[in-house]
Amino acid sequence: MLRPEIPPTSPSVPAVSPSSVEARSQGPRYNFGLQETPQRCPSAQAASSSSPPGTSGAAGDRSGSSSLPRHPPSARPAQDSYFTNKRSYAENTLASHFTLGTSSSSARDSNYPQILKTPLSAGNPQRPGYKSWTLQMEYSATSSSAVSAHSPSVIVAVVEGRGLARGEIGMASIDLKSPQIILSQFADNTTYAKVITKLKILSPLEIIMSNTACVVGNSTKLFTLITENFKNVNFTTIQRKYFNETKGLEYIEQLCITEFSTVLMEVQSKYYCLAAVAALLKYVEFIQNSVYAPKSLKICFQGSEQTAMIDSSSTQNLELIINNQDSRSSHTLFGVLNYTKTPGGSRRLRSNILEPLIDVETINMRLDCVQELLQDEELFFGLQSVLARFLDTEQLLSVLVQIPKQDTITAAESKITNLIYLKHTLELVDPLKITLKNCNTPLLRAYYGSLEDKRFVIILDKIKTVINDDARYMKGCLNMRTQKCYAVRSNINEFLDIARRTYTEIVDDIAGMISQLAEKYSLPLRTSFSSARGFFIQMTTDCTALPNDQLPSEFIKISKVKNSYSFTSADLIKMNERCQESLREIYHMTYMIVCKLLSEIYEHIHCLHKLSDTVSMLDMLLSFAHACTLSDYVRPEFTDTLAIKHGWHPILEKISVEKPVANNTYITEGSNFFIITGPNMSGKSTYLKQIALCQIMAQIGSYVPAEYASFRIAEQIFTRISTDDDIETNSSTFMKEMKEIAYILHNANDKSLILIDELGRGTNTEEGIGICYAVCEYLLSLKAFTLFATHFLELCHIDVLYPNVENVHFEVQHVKNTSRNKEAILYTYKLSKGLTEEKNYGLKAAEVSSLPPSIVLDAKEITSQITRQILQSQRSTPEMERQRAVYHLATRLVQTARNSQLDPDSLRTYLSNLKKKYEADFPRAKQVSGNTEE
Ligand SMILES: Nc1ncnc2c1ncn2[C@@H]1O[C@H](COP(=O)(O)OP(=O)(O)OP(=O)(O)O)[C@@H](O)[C@H]1O
Repeated sequence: MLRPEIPPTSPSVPAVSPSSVEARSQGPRYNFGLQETPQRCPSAQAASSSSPPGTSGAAGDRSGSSSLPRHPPSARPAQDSYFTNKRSYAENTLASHFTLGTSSSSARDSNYPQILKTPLSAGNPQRPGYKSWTLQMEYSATSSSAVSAHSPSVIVAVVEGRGLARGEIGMASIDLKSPQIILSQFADNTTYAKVITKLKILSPLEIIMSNTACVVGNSTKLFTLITENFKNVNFTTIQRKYFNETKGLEYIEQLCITEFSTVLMEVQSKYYCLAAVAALLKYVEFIQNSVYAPKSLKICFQGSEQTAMIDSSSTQNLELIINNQDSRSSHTLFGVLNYTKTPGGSRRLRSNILEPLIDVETINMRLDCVQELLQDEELFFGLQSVLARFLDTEQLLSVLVQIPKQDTITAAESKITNLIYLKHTLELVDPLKITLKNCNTPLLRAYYGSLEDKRFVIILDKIKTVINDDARYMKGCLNMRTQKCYAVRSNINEFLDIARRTYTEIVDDIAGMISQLAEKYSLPLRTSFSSARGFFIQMTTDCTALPNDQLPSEFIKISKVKNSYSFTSADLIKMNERCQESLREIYHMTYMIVCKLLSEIYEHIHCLHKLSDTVSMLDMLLSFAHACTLSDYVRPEFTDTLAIKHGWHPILEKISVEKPVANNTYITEGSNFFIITGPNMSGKSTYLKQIALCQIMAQIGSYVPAEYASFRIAEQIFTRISTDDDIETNSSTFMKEMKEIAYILHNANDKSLILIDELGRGTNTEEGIGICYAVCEYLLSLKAFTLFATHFLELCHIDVLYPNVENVHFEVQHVKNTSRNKEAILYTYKLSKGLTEEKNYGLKAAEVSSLPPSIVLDAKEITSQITRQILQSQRSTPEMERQRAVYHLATRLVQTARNSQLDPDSLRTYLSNLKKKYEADFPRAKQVSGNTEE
């Protein structure tokens, strides 16, 4: 174990007790909270400041000589948000007219904390199907490329109020790759739609709930819903006592960096999110086996009011992030817009798409930036080349602000790597500044200003006093190993210099030995290296070239892929061991120097939060500009109208060889309900999705695929669009449909954009029409913009009663197929006014499909028989018609009166207008409508 002799620095970091850490190694546990009782709560830990500054609560740490170097009390973390869907730091600052502080860079860290999970043979005794896990944390030297920017790394704690407070939800989440905690607290309805949506957006690795939520046979509805919706996510229950709001507040006071400390005011009376953060941090400390340094976390409260809400099924329907057919396909909105160069940029884009902005001022600031990037080629390419060199700053900062509870060689190696990444990142601040120097738009100027923070120079200068100028991030594990070995300048520690000379000699010896072997056996041997095997020998040759078709017996551990042999020898294994030994010494001594250096720069390090914010935001804006250069997108405007001239579907454009047919849209408050009809395959669903995608693009600050576009800000976007790959049974498809529509009806408001496609297709026609009619009437009472695509043409007549309804349809043409002497349908994908006049288009579509002609013929005959029967049965007496008309008008009257709260006079006028309209459209009702005035 490494024991650097740096004097311990400040303490007061809440920590899990040593006993709890030891307990981890004693074997599996079923339930974190139930089996392991942390002995020292945050407050107790804070109070026991008798331990020397910088130590955590671990026994080893308090025992003098064995203590690790700790971050000083002023230790600050770094990084920007993983799910900062809303405004960036600079955007916020601009909006509130504050002067900007700092910002810049990023670095992809390969040594990030990994949670290794081993499923236990037994499940949680409390809940069937519930998995428990033993958790171990280790710093592994995974290659950065192996770590996807979007691989789940978020842990969320969820807690619900009890008794009268049921439905009040507190949430706290942390991304293990980013030192940021997001808190939220809100009231949810009985479907818990908001919690589910928020969790889907976070895409968690693990969800923590209280053990009281899953008492055998009496689990809460929230618990049941979450476990049903997140079957692939790990669940952990911990004792309710850890959901302690007082501890939560103490954690925030201790860990939140000063620049974000206003969050305390926001959350001090939000007990549930405070309770959630207490449980979350206790748990993270436990699994990570490390504590966060004081004042090291960015903690934000995220109210749901700042962003538009897109529920999870709409996210799926619209293929915002994942393609429904192929989860690896980039045929999604994210794929269309993602030309980002950094992991942070790509994460920011993802979170923005899932939660677009609703603040027009901020959106316009972003659009100004995109416009400038499009107009200034030098700026565009300059920025692109600088950003491409940044690594994952968020991840880097996340590791920098964690204090390992145990010293291991991997922890030491990780710290050295991170210091090299930090230097690499800081060295990019200047080139970024130079690129942004002549920018004009306020947001870009603000980002430029944030890079002028003196702290970047201070940190870099300090690093350079210890670290070699040419130590930098390089690809390849051997390259990085060399960088780490020689990171510290010579003459700082003479023992280190000696150890490095020894290491160099061993490496030279290895190379010399392998060339001797090559000579001895006349084989084309070469020296190779991998982090798992260390140095080994490789050879590419045909086996016939080997003496006796075999490798000499001296070579062992042989593996062969095609003509490439990999092997080693007993001597080489010994030399590798010597090499490792001297490396351990080097890392040990380097680590001590690095820790001392880090303790000197920690007080400045939180300036990197703004740097990563700047980099990720610039990257996303640049990505928007890049997408524009590949297609003719236009800058959107924001008004009270949804008006799109010649708009097209952005994903379809990416997929198809030819550009999709463009269409116009004009939706206003006076005409806010569109019924869209047209034959199968005519383009209805595509059009609906296109509207939603354009709306989302506009609200995140991107240009949109159209010749002109104006949008009304949507606070929520709802879709009910059936997905073709639904493998559920017909009845469950119907239930899914009903659930989705119920969700829309519960949550829609006047500022929603609602897209409904083929509602009621999962049941019979009469019921389908009935359901559609009722849903339309409800939605018509809102000022939401609704697009309703249907095959029920009966529904189109609703425009007679509601002036705000517009009927539009997709045109098709009928062309004679001379070769087969048949009529074929030509899809124009053009939207026109009115309802479709096409009849039996299902049969026509079937005719052009691969259905056997005999089947189609049968289908046609049966259809005409059924139609005849229906017509016969529908023939009714005049009395029946009179009753129907009276009933219909009376219902309408009551509803209108209820909706508009008309006085009796206006009611009479309304009725007489309605009568005229009704008579004109339904002449047969004329003879009876007089009676309704009674
Ligand atoms: N504007 C367009 N330009 C070019 N191709 C289009 C356009 N709109 C739709 N398409 C093509 O037509 C196909 C069918 O479109 P879509 O699924 O939207 O039809 P639909 O009317 O909803 O059909 P159904 O009623 O059977 O569900 C799409 O897969 C797409 O390839």
